[in-house]
Amino acid sequence: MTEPEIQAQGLKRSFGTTLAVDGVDLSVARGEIYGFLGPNGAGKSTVTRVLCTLISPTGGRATVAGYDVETDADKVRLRIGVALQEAALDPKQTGLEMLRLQGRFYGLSKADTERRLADLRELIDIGSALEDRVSTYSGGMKRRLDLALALVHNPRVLFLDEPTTGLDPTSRARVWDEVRRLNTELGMTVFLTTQYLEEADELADRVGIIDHGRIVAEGTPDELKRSIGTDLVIAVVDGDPEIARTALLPVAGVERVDVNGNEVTAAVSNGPEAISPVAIALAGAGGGLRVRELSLRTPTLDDVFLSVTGARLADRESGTDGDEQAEVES
Ligand SMILES: Nc1ncnc2c1ncn2[C@@H]1O[C@H](COP(=O)(O)OP(=O)(O)OP(=O)(O)O)[C@@H](O)[C@H]1O
Repeated sequence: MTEPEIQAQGLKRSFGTTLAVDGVDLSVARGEIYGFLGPNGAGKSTVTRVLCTLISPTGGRATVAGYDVETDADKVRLRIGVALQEAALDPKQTGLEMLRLQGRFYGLSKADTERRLADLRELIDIGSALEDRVSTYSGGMKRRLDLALALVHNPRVLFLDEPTTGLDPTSRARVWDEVRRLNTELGMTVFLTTQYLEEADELADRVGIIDHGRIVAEGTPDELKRSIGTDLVIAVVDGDPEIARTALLPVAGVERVDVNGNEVTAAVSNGPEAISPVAIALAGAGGGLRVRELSLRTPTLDDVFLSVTGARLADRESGTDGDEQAEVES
C-alpha cells in the first residue's frame, strides 16, 4: 500500500489549559479530497495549522507528503500550498505583483514563474483583475488570489481552511469548481476544512467530523449518511419530545430516534412502510403530545452530525449562515 499523503496519530495541541485537539488520528490518501467538518471552535484550524507546520503539536505526530511536520518542517513546507481563513494580502499591490513575489519566495526563476502564472490564469478564474490593486477586489476575488498564491510552487498537497466562508452561493460554486479541477486535472491532494455540510458533501471523497477536538465520525458522505438509516421520518411535536422517543423506539422498522429541541427524528429502514406506524404510535403516545408536522426524507450530513454530536451543525453556529451573511460579488 502506498504511504498516506497526510497522516496524524494521536495528535494533540493545547493552548494553556484549553485542549484544542485531543488525540486526532487521520489518514488521507494521495489524490483524495478530505473534508474536515465541525462547528466553530471544534479544532479544525488548529489541526490544519499543525499539519501546515505553523504550530507544533503538544502530543502525537503527523506526516505530510511523507515528512514529519516537526522534524522535517522545511520539506513539508515546500510540498504544500496553504490558503488560510485570514488571507495576508497586501491591498497596495496588484494580484500579479503578489504572485511574482511568491514565485521568487519559493525560488522559482523568472521564466518558471511566468509559465506558472500562465497556467494559474487557466486554472483560477481571476482574469484581467490580476493587473488591478488588491484593494479593489471583491471577497470572492481575494479568495481566488489567495488560492492562486498557494499554488504558485505547484504543491502536492493543498490545505484550504474554510475557503468559502462568507461568500455568496455563486462565488462558492466557483471555488468548488476550481478545487475539483485541481484535484482531477493535477491529482492534487486537498485537505479542506469547512463549516458547510453542503461543501463537504459536494467536494469531499471522505469526510471527518470533529467535535471538541476529537474525530467523532469518518467516511465517504454516502457511508456516513447510510450509517444512520435508509430514510428519516421527522416529527415536529408540541409537548415533551421524550414521550415521542419512548413511543417510537418499539415501532417495527425504527432503528434509532434522535431528539433535537421539538424535532424528533426516527431513522427507519424503509420510509414509506414506516410512516403510518410512526404516525399511529405518535397519535397514541398520550401525555399531551401533539404532532405539528410529519415528513419523510433521506439523510443529510447534518443528520449524521446530529446523531454523532447531539446537535445540528446549523444550531451550533450563531450568525454564520452563509446566505444571510454572504458578501455579494460585483
Ligand atoms: N492561539 C490560541 N490561543 C488560545 N486558544 C486557542 C488558540 N487557537 C485556538 N484556540 C482554542 O482552541 C479551540 C479550537 O479552535 P480552532 O480555531 O482550532 O477551532 P475551529 O474548529 O477551527 O473553529 P473556527 O471554525 O471558528 O475556525 C477553541 O476553543 C479555541 O478558542
